Amino acid sequence: MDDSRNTHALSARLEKLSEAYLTRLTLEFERLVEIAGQLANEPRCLEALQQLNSALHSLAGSAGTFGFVQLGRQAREQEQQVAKVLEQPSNDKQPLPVSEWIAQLQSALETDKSQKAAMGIETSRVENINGAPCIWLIERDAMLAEYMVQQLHSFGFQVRHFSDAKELDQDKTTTPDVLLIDHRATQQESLKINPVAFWQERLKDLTCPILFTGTEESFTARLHALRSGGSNYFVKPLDMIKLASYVAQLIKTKDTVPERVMVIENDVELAHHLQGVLEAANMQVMVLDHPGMLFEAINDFNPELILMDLWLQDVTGPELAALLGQMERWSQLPVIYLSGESNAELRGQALLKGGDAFLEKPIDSNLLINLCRSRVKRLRNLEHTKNRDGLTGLLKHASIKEALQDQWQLTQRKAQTFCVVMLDIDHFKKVNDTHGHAVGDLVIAAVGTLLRQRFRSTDKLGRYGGEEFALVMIDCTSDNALRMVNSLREDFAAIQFTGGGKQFACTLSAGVVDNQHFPDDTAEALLNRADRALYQAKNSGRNRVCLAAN
Ligand SMILES: Nc1nc2c(ncn2[C@@H]2O[C@H](COP(=O)(O)OP(=O)(O)OP(=O)(O)O)[C@@H](O)[C@H]2O)c(=O)[nH]1
Repeated sequence: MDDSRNTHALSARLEKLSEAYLTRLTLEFERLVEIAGQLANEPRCLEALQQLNSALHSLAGSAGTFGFVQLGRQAREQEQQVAKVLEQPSNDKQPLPVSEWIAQLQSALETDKSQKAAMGIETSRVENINGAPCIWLIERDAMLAEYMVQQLHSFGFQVRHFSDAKELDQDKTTTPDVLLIDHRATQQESLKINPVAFWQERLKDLTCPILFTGTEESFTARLHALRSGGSNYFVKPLDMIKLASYVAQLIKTKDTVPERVMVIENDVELAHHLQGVLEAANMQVMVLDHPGMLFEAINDFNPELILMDLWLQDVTGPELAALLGQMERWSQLPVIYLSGESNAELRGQALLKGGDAFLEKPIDSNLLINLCRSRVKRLRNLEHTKNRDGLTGLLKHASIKEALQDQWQLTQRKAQTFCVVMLDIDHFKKVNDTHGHAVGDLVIAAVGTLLRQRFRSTDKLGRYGGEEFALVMIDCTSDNALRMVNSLREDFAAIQFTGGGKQFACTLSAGVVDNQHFPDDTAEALLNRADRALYQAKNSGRNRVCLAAN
């Protein structure tokens, strides 16, 4: 299906969803009027008060998520008042002004409706994204589920919906990347009697992270979710931006990029044995046969650890380590000597010149694997705090520029197509001015989540400045870059933000350039071209992507 047909199909679905929710609200209001009638005759009737509590509870949980924020808040306040009355002894119970409350709810609904009408929601394509992380959602409320599916889809997740926990039992063959469960997702008696035991039994064989959602914000609700096997609990009405960001983080942590290890070893057979052991543990290994080629090799391979013989041809291991230490870019690279040297003095001198540890020959395979993993993990953590922007998790300004320079240098030696993208949120000043800086920060963070979720782990993604982003898309033609950035643009426009009780959507503009069309350009010149294409996108109306022209 082409883009415009997809967009229309989704617009129609969302419209239907919104209409269906309004119909449901009409029924819920009718129910409230009925309960109000009962309470007018019998103000202390426990059953009617419980029904009122449950009706308001359901409204408070769903309305906010569908964008009826004022209605959700009003219902939550009233629910809390009913809960207080329910706790009082029967004779102390004061009559509740339920008819007045219904009028307040109706007025909140009208305010929400007028804000929604003024907003003009933009929608995105919904299609199946091959290889995208898969979330299983167990949610009883069909309308809420459809809304959640659409919002999670905007962030690049595939979502499979189950309307009841029972359906989960029917599919034991596949596992999702994350399981998202409404803690009350079934009518089964066993859930009502002991929810923790119910979920423990259902979920015991699942290895993926499990998140629960629920309407109660209480210690007990959180503890139940934890004991049921959940690693977190999200309260309804759901903040879909926070939820998507959390899920993206969970998935990225799980999806480990292979460690890159370089081996420099005099004994060729030993070098290839080590390569075999590490590759079997899913690491990427490069054996360097000629130590004189070290600088070219590390620039190409970008290792995260070097395993080095103490004695090599024409040069020693500590000399190589000392040379690496002189170069700013590689001075933090961990170096482990492989040696049968038992002389403590010699070992000490080697460590003083450079290098971090010794691994005794003969080398124990398990120790080797664990040592490589732990050193690379430490390096990655260090790099992460040093190079990443705290709000978005993307590379900071200097690091994305360095990544672009590295990529450009690599393509001087090895033909590779890459694209540079400059991206900027439209009219962002207005977002800050209308909703405040903190909400503006959430919008920036959402772009970060979307980018990390949507692009490959080999792509370089950076926050270039305030609300401006720079991307380096590796092994990517301009056609593919345009397709991906356009799809990102549409998905971003479909995200619903909430600020000061109002919902709103944002758009972004982007400029794209590919290195193949400008072979004489430096990295800086490519970046400038992408920036000019971005300005073209802004000048021709925003919410679009422009390709740099020759
Ligand atoms: N909330 C928040 N705002 C920021 C941050 N960094 C920059 N800004 C704001 O981003 C706004 C950028 O505004 P402009 O450069 O005028 O652009 P714009 O309003 O997005 O308009 P166009 O780009 O022309 O569509 C300024 O108001 C900055 O104060 C940040 O980290 N957080």
